[in-house]
Amino acid sequence: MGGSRVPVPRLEGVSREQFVQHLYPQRKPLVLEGIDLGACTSKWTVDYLSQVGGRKEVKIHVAAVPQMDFISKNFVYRTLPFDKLVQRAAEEKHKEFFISESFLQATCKNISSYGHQRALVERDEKYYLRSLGEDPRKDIADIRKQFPLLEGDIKFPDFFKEQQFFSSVFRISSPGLQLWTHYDVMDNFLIQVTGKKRVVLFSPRDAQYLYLSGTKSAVLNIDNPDLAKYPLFSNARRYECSLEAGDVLFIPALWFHNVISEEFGVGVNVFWKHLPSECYDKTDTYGNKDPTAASRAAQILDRALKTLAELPEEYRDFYARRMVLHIQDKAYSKNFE
Ligand SMILES: O=C(O)CCC(=O)C(=O)O
Ligand SMILES: [Fe+2]
Repeated sequence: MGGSRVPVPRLEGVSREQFVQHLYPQRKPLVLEGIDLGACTSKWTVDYLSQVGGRKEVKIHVAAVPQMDFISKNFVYRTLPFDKLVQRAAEEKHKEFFISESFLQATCKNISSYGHQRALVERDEKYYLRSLGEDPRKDIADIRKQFPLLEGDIKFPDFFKEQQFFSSVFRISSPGLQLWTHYDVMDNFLIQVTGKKRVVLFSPRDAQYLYLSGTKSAVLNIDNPDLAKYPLFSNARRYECSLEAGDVLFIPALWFHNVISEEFGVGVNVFWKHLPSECYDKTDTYGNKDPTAASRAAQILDRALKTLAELPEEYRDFYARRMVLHIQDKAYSKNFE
């Protein structure tokens, strides 16, 4: 089964009842077409957003190359007024740059990729906004609060209960920008308001092939992976879809996703709680902190590993293997598709 490719199913005109009763329980990604999203899909042009969205300062990721890399940190955080961010992300050629030529030269010494060489010759910069709450450390993003004048333009799919709502987040990006593969712990409707993007997803079951570092996969180049470094990646089954204005992608919690904006585009994603509220980490503002029971179990495992380290290698290996078998027997789901 390894390495196969699966198109994400697309369904048109799904009702709340159909989603809640039949589709949601399957916990698989799905593109919903023809959902009533309000006037945003036609109204949210660059001019309109920069006039009505206002001048509030937003924090953005800025990268000199399209593929953002959390390992080498080839991007920087900057702030811009919202209207300027929209204009900068949409413009074809930039007049102003955040990343200086000397910074580029310095990073190019370490990163000998084609993208970086090109960035030096044809100077470009990519912008990415993931909107935050009023006080990013405490508050959860809700575009209806941070951008009240835009609230009336957008309707969120009414496919979960109001008490389950967690956050709504602007996702605005330059054409070409690629966001690394990661998972979030909330259920998610990724609403493509304008522009086009490609989304590749991997099942939580394939976590073993993704070389995780926290919530992110170290395999950045999913289209041409370094298989000498990441040999297991070729076993991961790749689910893929292309989103256009008006499409809504259901990303179930824990499903990995990698996003490339094919055009300048505006997206909004809505996170909601699948589990009872008390299961989630109360300090989580981004929707990506593991449920508290998972974090506690991971801490206990670290303690178990320290205890195992008291044994000599031969014994440690034997008892570690027995513990793995015990975990597989007791905790793995028997529900394989
Ligand atoms: O569309 C994007 O820019 C990223 C989407 C994403 O990571 C999310 O909705 O959780
Ligand atoms: Fe995400």
